[in-house]
Amino acid sequence: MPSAVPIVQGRSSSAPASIEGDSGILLPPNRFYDEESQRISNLIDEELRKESQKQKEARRRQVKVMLLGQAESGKSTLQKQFQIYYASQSLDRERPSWKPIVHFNIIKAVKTMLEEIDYELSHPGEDLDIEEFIRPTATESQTLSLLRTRLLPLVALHDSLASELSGGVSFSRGLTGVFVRAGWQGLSQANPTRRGGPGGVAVLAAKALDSAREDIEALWVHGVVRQMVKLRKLRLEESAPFFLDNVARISEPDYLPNVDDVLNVRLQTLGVIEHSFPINLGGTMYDWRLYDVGGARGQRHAWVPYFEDATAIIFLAPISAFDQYLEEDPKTNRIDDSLQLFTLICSNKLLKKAHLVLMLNKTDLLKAKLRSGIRVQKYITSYGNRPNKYDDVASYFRAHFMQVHKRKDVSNRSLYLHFTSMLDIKATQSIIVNVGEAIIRQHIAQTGLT
Ligand SMILES: Nc1nc2c(ncn2[C@@H]2O[C@H](COP(=O)(O)OP(=O)(O)OP(=O)(O)O)[C@@H](O)[C@H]2O)c(=O)[nH]1
Ligand SMILES: [Mg+2]
Repeated sequence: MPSAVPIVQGRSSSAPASIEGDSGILLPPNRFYDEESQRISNLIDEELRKESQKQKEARRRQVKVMLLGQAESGKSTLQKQFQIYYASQSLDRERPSWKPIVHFNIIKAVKTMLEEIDYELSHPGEDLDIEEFIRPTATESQTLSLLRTRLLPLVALHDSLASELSGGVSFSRGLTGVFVRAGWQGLSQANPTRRGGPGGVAVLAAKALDSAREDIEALWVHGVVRQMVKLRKLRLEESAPFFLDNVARISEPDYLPNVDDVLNVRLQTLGVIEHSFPINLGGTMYDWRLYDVGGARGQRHAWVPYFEDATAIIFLAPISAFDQYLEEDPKTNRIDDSLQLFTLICSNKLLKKAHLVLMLNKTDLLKAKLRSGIRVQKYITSYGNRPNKYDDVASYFRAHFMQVHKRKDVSNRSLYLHFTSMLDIKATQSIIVNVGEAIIRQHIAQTGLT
């Protein structure tokens, strides 16, 4: 049977000029093919143009927001609040991943308590103030030493659990707990033996915690510990009391962290972690991208590559930290560090177009500290004789941050300032909605989007 399509297998002088196909075979010139390939080529060009237009449009709908501030200022907690509001299902899915991290928070608190009790009792009389002298009775000492012996197996898991949860990365300066990089929840769910799976240190820790529950409770209410808490001689993480008060619930074998547990967890961020949620404003979807960064000094260089693209900066400054010093530099007062850092952010030229939001955070802790009689003037001498009351202290810190902005802002932008208490879901959610809308509206104005 002759072929329907004439294929010329060889070239002769009388044969018309031919074109070479991809396969190496030669095809005769054909007007139909030329027109068809032109049509296809035009179609492809059109598709590419549409695709590039679509990508450009998608990029214009991207709102990039950086969460900046020193370590422990509450950046990741704010990110979780955004997640609760805009993507609560994803937080729900992640709850099992948080379980070993909550357990780690308790183990770390128990370890700190035992170490600090040891130190306090082995350095009697170091405090000249006789009021602050802690002298346990014989029975108290006996109970303490029994509790220490019984809690040792749990505390012995501290380092291996920290290493397992941090993905085997060893600690560096300024990082002394568990820390995570981008995508850790996904990793732990994809590989159950890494976190919480059979055989992992996390499982051993859960079992050890279940057995140690009553001893932890006894330690936490012990007279010596109570006295140390009262005299502020116990340097626990800020969220440790919350977890220690809830140890019975958290050490149950079928425990699953609730939203408050997830918000209270202390987990240091390493590098820059991107989180993305769709946000609907006036019927248009925006691709809201949050960049949560590690705030310790050694981490700050990683922020800069993200500056040029940033639509907005949300800067968090914990104003309860007036009596604290940086973990990575114990000579620097934490309010002073926040002010220095805010100065750098306000004056950074790469950020000159970014919308600026300042959150003076941890107001709940500030109130609690002032109520317990801690005096601001003792740590910040310039506070002088002003009243040691929340309203006065909060206004004083606000004035300092506003002054930095007024003097150093590179583009005379408006500064949007909020007092926040990031563990308070209801209060924070309304701030989130306001801040989110203001940032998107400014983005619309800048990009000419409608
Ligand atoms: N009481 C109280 N605790 C808060 C508040 N905001 C955050 N925290 C707690 O402070 C601790 C540190 O918060 P994070 O959000 O992890 O701090 P971060 O800024 O992300 O820290 P890095 O990742 O190290 O830079 C966590 O235990 C939070 O639960 C607040 O407003 N009040
Ligand atoms: Mg963080």
